[in-house]
Amino acid sequence: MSADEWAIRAEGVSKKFGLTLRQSMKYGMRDVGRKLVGRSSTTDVLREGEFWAVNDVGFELHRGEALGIMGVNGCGKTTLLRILNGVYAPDKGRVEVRGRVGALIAAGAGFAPMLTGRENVYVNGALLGLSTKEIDGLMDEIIAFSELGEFIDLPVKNYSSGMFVRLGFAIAAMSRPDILLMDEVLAVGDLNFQKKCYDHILQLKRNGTAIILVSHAPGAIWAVCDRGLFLDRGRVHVDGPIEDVIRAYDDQNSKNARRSDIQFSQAEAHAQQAGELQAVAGPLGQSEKRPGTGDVICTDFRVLSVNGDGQVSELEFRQPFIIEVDVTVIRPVENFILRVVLDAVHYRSIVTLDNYEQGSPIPLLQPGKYTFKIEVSNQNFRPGAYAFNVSVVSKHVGTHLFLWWKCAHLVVLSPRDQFLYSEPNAVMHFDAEFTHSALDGDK
Ligand SMILES: Nc1ncnc2c1ncn2[C@@H]1O[C@H](COP(=O)(O)OP(=O)(O)OP(=O)(O)O)[C@@H](O)[C@H]1O
Repeated sequence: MSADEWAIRAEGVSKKFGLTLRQSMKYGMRDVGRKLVGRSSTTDVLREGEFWAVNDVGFELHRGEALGIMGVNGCGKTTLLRILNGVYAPDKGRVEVRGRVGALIAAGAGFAPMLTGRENVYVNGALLGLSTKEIDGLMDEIIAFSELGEFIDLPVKNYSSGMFVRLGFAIAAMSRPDILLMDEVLAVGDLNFQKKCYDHILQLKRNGTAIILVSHAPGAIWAVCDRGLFLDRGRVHVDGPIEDVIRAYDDQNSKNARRSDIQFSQAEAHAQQAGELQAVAGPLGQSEKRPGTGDVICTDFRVLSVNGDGQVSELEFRQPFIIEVDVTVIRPVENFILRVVLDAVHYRSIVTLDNYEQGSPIPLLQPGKYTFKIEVSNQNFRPGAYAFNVSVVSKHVGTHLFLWWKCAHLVVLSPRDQFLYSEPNAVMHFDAEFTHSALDGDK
């Protein structure tokens, strides 16, 4: 198979489910009956109480490409992966694959609980199409990657969810599949293991494996995938560069959050009436406030010069600056963290500044109005355009309490012609000493 050939192709793929188990079973038995007497199938139309979980999805993925699939809960991501993996037959459309498909869709799925990890490697390997000899050859590598040690000879019914993922990923990835399908499951593993897995996924991609990754984590999707699909109620709404897909996902999430968070809207309306909320737009994207839990809002964000000249939107190379953020706390927040993140033109999150990381924890912040001041003395950005995002998080809450996307923009000016010939995509400047010496015999 050459690099420009497709590895997996889906065309008009659709899958429907019944809203209730009873109805699904009734329709299922009726379909079998129709088939037995040679009558046409009714799989391509919706009957009462059915809905399309995946609706007319099509794409083509080549070797060495990675496709990210994003969408809010229940939009059909896992169902689509299961169709691609052959677990479900589509009701409409078709899927074609070239080569071996490795899949990690649900932690623990596909393992026989009474068998040991080692025995399950043989069973899973055989399902992947590997011979016993091939599995023998891979066994040490799989055990080493999974870091299960002597637990490999324990029945898997005693495994934790993290151990399932370790073994599942090790089998799927070490078998060097032509196509690797991955659902959110990696998030179960600890951070070191996740990092190791992502390194390995990128290695597989470089070696020509086509990857499909489903995740709610923009960072993971962005790190691995070049393009993606954004699904909404089973349909493809965005098919394009991964940045567009992440943005569509972010937008949908914030719309949903806005719908469900009346308290935030009230707090925001109050702040707007009081003239406290400002919006800034510029070349690095539109400013947008994303509601979180409604406990906190950031009402203003300023970038200031250190010599009292007020707000700045341009800085000289190396010029220090001050950030001020006005924050209104509506309900008490434990372990309050104010986080400012800087993006550059082609990059997200190149620098993060948060009070917890900088050694200034805030165990409890009571309702009230606050101004946070952050003095940055050693900025070393290369000339270019940058954008700020500000968020409030709490150590014990798994989502942001408030997020203000692109709350300010900044241009770092170029000093003379020093940067004229340099790499335009680079962001940071390090001070470094360059020396050179002639090799023996050379002048
Ligand atoms: N076996 C099934 N029988 C009936 N309905 C199902 C079945 N599997 C999934 N569904 C429904 O199909 C829709 C899509 O589910 P799916 O698991 O594919 O979503 P998802 O995008 O992977 O969600 P999440 O982000 O929560 O994992 C949901 O409404 C779900 O309830």
